[in-house]
Amino acid sequence: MIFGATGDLAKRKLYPSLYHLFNKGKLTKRFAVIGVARRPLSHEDFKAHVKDSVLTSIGSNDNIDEFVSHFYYQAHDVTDSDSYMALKKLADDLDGEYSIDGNRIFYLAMAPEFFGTIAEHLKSDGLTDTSGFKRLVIEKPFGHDLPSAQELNERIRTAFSEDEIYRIDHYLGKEMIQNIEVIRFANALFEPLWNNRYISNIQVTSSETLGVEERGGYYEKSGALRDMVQNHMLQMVALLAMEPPIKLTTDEIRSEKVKVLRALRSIKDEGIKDYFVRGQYGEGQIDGKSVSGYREEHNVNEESNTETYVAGKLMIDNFRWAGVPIYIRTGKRMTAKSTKIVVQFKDIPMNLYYSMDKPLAPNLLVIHIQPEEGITLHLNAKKSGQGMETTPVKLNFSNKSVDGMNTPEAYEKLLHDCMRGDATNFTHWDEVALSWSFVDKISDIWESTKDTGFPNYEAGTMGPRAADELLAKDGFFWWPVTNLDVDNC
Ligand SMILES: NC(=O)C1=CN([C@@H]2O[C@H](COP(=O)(O)OP(=O)(O)OC[C@H]3O[C@@H](n4cnc5c(N)ncnc54)[C@H](OP(=O)(O)O)[C@@H]3O)[C@@H](O)[C@H]2O)C=CC1
Ligand SMILES: O=C1O[C@H](COP(=O)(O)O)[C@@H](O)[C@H](O)[C@H]1O
Repeated sequence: MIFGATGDLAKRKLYPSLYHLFNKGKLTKRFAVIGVARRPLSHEDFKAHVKDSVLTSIGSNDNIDEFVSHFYYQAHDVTDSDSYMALKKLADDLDGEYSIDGNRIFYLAMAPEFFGTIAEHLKSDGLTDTSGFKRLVIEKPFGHDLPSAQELNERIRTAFSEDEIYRIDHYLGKEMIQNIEVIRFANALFEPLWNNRYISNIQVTSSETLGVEERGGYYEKSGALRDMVQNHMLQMVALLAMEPPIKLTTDEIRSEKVKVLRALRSIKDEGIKDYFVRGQYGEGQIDGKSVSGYREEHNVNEESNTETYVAGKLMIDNFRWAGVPIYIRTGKRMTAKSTKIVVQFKDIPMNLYYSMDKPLAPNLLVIHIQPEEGITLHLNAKKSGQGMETTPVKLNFSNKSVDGMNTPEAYEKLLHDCMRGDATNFTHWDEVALSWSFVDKISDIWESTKDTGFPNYEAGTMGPRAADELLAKDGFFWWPVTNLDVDNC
C-alpha cells in the first residue's frame, strides 16, 4: 500500500523502481499495489498514472501493461477514520486474489505530519491484523528534533515493532555508500591503516547545484542541518568510522554504527562556532546562468536565517579515531553536484626523494559516490627519465555510472531489501535518536542567534570563506570535488 500514491516521490522514484524490480524478475506475480491518496481516481486512471510515470522516467514499456495490471486505487483521506474499512476490504480481497498470504508493506510517501495518524489507524482498523508479515516504510524527515522524533516513534511503535519499521535514508541505497564497508573490510590494504596512526583527516562533501526549488516551505523549517546532516551525512560518517562488525547481519552492523554516533564529541554552546559553519546562498551564477539568492526563493522569508550550507568538524572520541577530524560539508547552489569522500593519509616521516623543502603529495583514497561511481587512490611514483623526481599518480576504479542524481536505483535496492525483510540499509531508532541529539545542540544555538550575516556565499561557489578557515586552522584544506573525478586521470 502506497500512501501518497499521486505524489512526486511515488511518481519519480517508487513506480520506476517497482517496474525495474518487476522486469528483473525480483517481484513474483503474486503482488498487488494499492495506491492511496485523496483525489478521486478509478483503478484505470491510476494504472494510467503509473504507466505514465514509468514511461516518463525510464522511457521503456516492456511488459508495462502486465506490470500496471497489479495496481489498484483507493481514494481516501488518511485523517478520515471511516475510510480505513474500505481500504481493509480492498486489501483483503486482493490478498485472496493474488495469494499474498497476508504479507503487507505499508509505504508512507506523504507529508510527515500524517505518519503517526496512519500507523495508528492501520492498527485500530485491523489492516495490520494479518496472517503474514507487516512492514512500515517511512520517509524522511523522521521528526524535526529529538522530542518530535520520539513522539513520532512512540506513535508508530503502537502498531509496528522496531524490526517491522523501515526508515528510509536513500543514501544508504546508493551503490558506493554500500561499497564503503566492502572497500574497508575486504581489503588487507586499507583496514590496517584505517585509524589515527595513518589517517590525518577525512572529508565528506555532498554538494548540490540546485536551490530549494518548490520546497521553500519545507526547507525554511528544516535547513541543511536537518535536511542533510542529521541523516545522510551522519550515516556516511558512521559507515566510515565503525568497527568491523562480527557478522554482516543487520543487528551487528547497526550496533557498530550506533557506537560511532555515541562517540561523537558533543559540542555545546559557545564551542559550536569552533566546529560548525553555516551559510546561506545569495544570488550568483550556475552554469553561466544567473540564479536568485535563497531569500528570493518561493515560500522563503525575505529575512530568512535558514542555513542552506553546513560545514562541520566531527571528532570521534574513541581509541581508533582520537585526534582525527572528520570534516563534512553540504549545501545547495554550490559549484557542482557531487558526493565524495576523501580519506587523507598522514605524510611519511621524511621525503627521501627530490628536495626536503618540497613535500610529497599525500596519499588519498577518494570514494566517488555520485555522479560518477568509483574509487581513486592517489600515490607517488617516480617521474619517467633520469633522476629521482616523484610525480603523483592515480589508480582508478570506475563503476558503471548512473546517469542522473537520486536515481530510482537507490529506491529500487531499498524496496527490494524491504520485501526480503533485510533492514540493514535502513536506520534504526537508536541511530535516529543519537543523530538528533547531536544536531539539536547545534540548531538550538543557531536558532537563538539572529545575526547571521546571511547571505554569506554566492550561488555557484563552494560555500562561505569560514568553511575554508575551519580546516585551515588545523593545517588542512578542502580537497576540490570537481577535479578529483574518477575519469580525470
Ligand atoms: N519528492 C522527493 O523527491 C522526496 C520526498 N521525500 C519525502 O516523501 C514524502 C512525500 O513527498 P512528495 O511525494 O514529494 O509529496 P507530494 O506533496 O508530492 O505528495 C503528497 C501525496 O500525499 C497525498 N495526500 C496529501 N494529503 C493527504 C490526505 N489527507 N490523505 C491522503 N492523501 C493525502 C497527495 O495526494 P492527494 O492530493 O491526491 O491527496 C499526494 O499523493 C515526504 O515525507 C517527503 O519528505 C523524501 C525524499 C525525496
Ligand atoms: O534527502 C535529500 O536529499 C537530496 C539530495 O539527494 P541526492 O541523492 O540527489 O544527493 C536533497 O536535494 C534534498 O534536499 C534532501 O531532502
